[in-house]
Amino acid sequence: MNKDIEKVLISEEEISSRCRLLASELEMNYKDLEEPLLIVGLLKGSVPFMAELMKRFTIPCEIDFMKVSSYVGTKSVGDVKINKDLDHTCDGKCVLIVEDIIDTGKTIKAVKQMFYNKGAKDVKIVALLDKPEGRQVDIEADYVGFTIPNEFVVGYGLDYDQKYRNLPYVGVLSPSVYTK
Ligand SMILES: O=P(O)(O)OC[C@H]1O[C@H](OP(=O)(O)OP(=O)(O)O)[C@H](O)[C@@H]1O
Ligand code: HPA
Ligand SMILES: [Mg+2]
Repeated sequence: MNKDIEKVLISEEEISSRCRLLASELEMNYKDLEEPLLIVGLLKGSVPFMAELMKRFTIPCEIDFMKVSSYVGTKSVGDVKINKDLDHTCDGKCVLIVEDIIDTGKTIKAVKQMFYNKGAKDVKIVALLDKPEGRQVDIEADYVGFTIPNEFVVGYGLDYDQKYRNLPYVGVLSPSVYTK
């Protein structure tokens, strides 16, 4: 195990089997769509989760990515800034936002509203992790992989200062790493 990880919270195997279940639940709920579903991953954290989910979909879909930022170190700075916008229009489309974690909720709340402002017909959220004790604004995901305690986690896409995204599991970062 990586020396900066205090404990593994969710193993690679647990993530993989939960993703299969989530994908089949999503497929059921979207099976009657008349147009392709637009699946949008929020960069960078959602990449492994997005890849794991989308390979299980058999329904017609398109993918796109958006990059927004609101974090410096382990702290949410509140303002949500778009660093890379969608390549395609989402006007009149059903959108599924793929997110790695919902913590304060500020990022996803702002992004969901951005999609409605751009004319999306329906916007749903799937998050690998939900940290309800971190919540500062009123927003919930429509689909959640795992509910986790109020600890700073890394791995499976999630970073601390851009590191640890490559870990195949979700783990709790030793506080000694960020209190140095
Ligand atoms: O619910 P919140 O408190 O807003 O936090 C969740 C958001 O913060 C992280 O993004 P970050 O800005 O670190 O970008 P990243 O995906 O590139 O790491 C994470 O990936 C979520 O998008
Ligand atoms: O616990 C977290 N880990 C990594 N990135 C995050 N962004 C919000 N919460 C977290
Ligand atoms: Mg981050």
